[in-house]
Amino acid sequence: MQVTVSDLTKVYPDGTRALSGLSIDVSPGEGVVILGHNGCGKSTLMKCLSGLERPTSGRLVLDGINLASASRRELRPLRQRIGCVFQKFNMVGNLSVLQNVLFGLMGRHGILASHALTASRESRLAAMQALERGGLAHLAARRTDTLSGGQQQRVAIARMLMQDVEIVLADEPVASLDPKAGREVMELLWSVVRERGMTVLCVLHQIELAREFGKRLIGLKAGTLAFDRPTADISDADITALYQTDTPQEADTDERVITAPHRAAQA
Ligand SMILES: Nc1ncnc2c1ncn2[C@@H]1O[C@H](COP(=O)(O)OP(=O)(O)OP(=O)(O)O)[C@@H](O)[C@H]1O
Repeated sequence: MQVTVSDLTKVYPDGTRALSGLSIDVSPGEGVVILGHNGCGKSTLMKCLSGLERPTSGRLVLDGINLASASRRELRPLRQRIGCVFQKFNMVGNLSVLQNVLFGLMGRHGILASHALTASRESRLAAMQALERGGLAHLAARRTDTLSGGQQQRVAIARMLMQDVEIVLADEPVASLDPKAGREVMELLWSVVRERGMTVLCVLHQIELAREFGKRLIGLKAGTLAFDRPTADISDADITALYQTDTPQEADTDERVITAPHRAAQA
């Protein structure tokens, strides 16, 4: 799915300017990683793309439909083609892993098709296959809140596979995971989106993972574009500059940014 963001500005009702004249193009099947200090507008961009926030001005075009001016009737089918993976896994903790994966069918097929008691045999089989893809089939019957964070995020990816989406918006998908679990989740996420030719925009605070998985890096700074280039063309100095801000409560104290050049810049 083609994504075109043109001159996007988002000002929240309290006057906070989160994005200012941002323009980005992402081609179908491309995987980009978005970086930037706390509060630079990454989540706001993701929320605008997923339709959770309306832009104040500018255009946000997904597959030819401008989200900023689309009617509800146009937005509904478009949203079904968008998958989201968040830092918080958004699981129903007291239900089984299989049930949570089946919930991925809800948007397109409704409540009956997505409930474990009434879902078709094909749907249950597809859910098991999605779990198998994440190495979790053996945990299908477990209560979801008994899983580790890494396992829950892999369930979220399996649920997204059931949604059969064309674009994935991942907002800090590994932020709450340890380095090993985080890498495993990124490997799973990136391999499933590659296999299916999905477009992916992924916000990360882990520079090493960003460099490893993103072929192209987009750096945001105070709601504007700091850089947008192939990963190989982004230097450590570019990264250090990205996280230098005039407001020490933001990036300069951000423990989540894990990068050697950044630590060196802080020293
Ligand atoms: N609902 C809201 N109302 C008012 N201001 C908001 C709202 N949501 C976000 N903001 C502000 O908009 C700016 C951008 O926030 P956003 O969450 O997009 O940043 P971010 O880059 O995702 O940060 P982080 O890395 O900490 O998640 C911040 O100043 C934030 O306080």
